[in-house]
Amino acid sequence: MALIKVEDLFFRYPQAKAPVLDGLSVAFEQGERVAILAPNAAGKTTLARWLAGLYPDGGLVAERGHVSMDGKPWPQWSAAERAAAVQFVGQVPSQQLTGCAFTVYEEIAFGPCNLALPEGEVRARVEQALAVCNLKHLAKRDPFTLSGGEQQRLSIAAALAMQPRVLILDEPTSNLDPESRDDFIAQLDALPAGLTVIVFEVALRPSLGLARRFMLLDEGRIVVDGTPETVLAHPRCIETLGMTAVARAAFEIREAGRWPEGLALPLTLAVAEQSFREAARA
Ligand SMILES: Nc1ncnc2c1ncn2[C@@H]1O[C@H](COP(=O)(O)OP(=O)(O)OP(=O)(O)O)[C@@H](O)[C@H]1O
Repeated sequence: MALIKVEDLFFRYPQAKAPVLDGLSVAFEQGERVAILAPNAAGKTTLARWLAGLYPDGGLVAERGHVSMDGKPWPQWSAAERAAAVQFVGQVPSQQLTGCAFTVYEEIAFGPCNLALPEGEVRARVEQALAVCNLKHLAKRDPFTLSGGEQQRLSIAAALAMQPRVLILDEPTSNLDPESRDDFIAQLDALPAGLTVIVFEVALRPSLGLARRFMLLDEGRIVVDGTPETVLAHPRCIETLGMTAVARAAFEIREAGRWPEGLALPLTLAVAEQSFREAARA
């Protein structure tokens, strides 16, 4: 049985003419690392919230279809059960802060304390989350004095301290400069092996180091589900997503009619070099 399953989900915001999700179906297994790519306003946050069980909510209901975890539709889960199973980290880190913690340490402890866990267990979870997210040196700082990137790491640490089975990250690298972004992604690689991570991004590059399965969300559906190369090969990718510099160069060479037929667009310099060598031999 799939861990999270979306079945024929058709959703439009009240008063909106067009649906954001137009009969979308997809399934995720335990331990998968998935990147869902789409341009701005394509519905990433909306789908992320459905996956995390934050929708349906009030008037925000699907016209058709549903999302289930362990075969049980989200409305059948209590808020506490859901919070222990799935954690969602949104793209504006300051909005994730509880507002009632004086320190980074307390901010991370907030969720586990709400689960009424024993003090020692809370402490162990906080220490582990501080270490994974490289926040030990900031443990005594006021969360509101952190930079955007540090707050993003804090939001993820707070989510991890809940020890969820699924972590959903909505554009987690949007506040990071390129160097911090690479460090941050390298840290995500150290997340617990069994944890399912679903990351939503606008560009392909930030998720290359994290995901093993890549999807393109377009016009309310998943139109590609596979490797980064299959995403690159999709015609909509060129229009909608940023590419790595190497892929962009190869794409332009291909547009000029000089890229060897049948050769995949390369994602990295190493693959590009190999492609050129093969092309020269042919
Ligand atoms: N609460 C809401 N009420 C009405 N429309 C909404 C609401 N939230 C989002 N939308 C609209 O739904 C569409 C998809 O928005 P969503 O935030 O899911 O896209 P996104 O891919 O995450 O965008 P971005 O990359 O810019 O954050 C947009 O047109 C947006 O204006």
